[in-house]
Amino acid sequence: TRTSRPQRILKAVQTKATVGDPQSVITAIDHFCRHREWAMNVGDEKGSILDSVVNEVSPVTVLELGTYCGYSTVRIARLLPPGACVITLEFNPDYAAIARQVIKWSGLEDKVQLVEGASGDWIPWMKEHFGVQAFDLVFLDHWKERYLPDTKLLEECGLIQKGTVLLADNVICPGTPDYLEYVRNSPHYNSQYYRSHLEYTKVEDGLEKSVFLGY
Ligand SMILES: C[S@@+](CC[C@H](N)C(=O)[O-])C[C@H]1O[C@@H](n2cnc3c(N)ncnc32)[C@H](O)[C@@H]1O
Ligand SMILES: O=C(c1ccccc1)c1ccc(O)c(O)c1[N+](=O)[O-]
Ligand SMILES: [Mg+2]
Repeated sequence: TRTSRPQRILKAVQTKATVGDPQSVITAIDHFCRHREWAMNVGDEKGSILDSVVNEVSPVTVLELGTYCGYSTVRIARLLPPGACVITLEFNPDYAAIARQVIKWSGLEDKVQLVEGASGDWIPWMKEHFGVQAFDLVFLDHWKERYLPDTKLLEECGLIQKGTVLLADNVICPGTPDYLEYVRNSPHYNSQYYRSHLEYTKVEDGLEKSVFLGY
């Protein structure tokens, strides 16, 4: 039977990237998705913005919502200092299995906790299960209608504290209107839009960075 797109992405990594070299993994996936098959990784253009926010925040604890093949997980983890880690949630078991292998190929497994499950089920357990006090950075990149409910859930669980940075992908395309309205109108967030393009295309898209100001 036909392979899946994630399986073809993993094959591109295993044939084109060097074990232990995260940049070569990123380059291999971007080349495949630009020249062979589009896929919903954050991509190189928005990925550079993600990089700059990670470097600016220099987070100790990162939460990523939506792993897919692990492309953005590798982008984030490669910038983390020793002792820092990214917890990434993925509820599709096939995608999670591919992501584990991509993350392993990049040599970053010590900086990544991939949790197979739904954000709504796992966020309430973050403190108890992972000993997380609050997240320094949250990268929202899962189904778009979950951005707002999961942000409210993170607030309710005390996982967003003064200074926590939320970085949301796709606020224009496919779009997250209710989330955008919330963070831009809330007195508790300072929000700014980074204009870019939908991964591997000329279509407008962008990232919204929202800093929690405290209660
Ligand atoms: C756009 S892809 C993630 C891309 C990845 N962040 C990257 O840039 O390489 C979205 C992923 O979120 C997953 N997902 C969607 N809703 C979710 C939820 N509520 N909990 C966990 N994973 C979810 C989907 O299965 C899919 O793999
Ligand atoms: O929703 C889609 C989508 C919709 C239709 C077809 C393919 C993908 C999408 C597109 C670009 C993204 O960066 C992204 O994160 C997603 N997503 O699924 O979360
Ligand atoms: Mg996205």
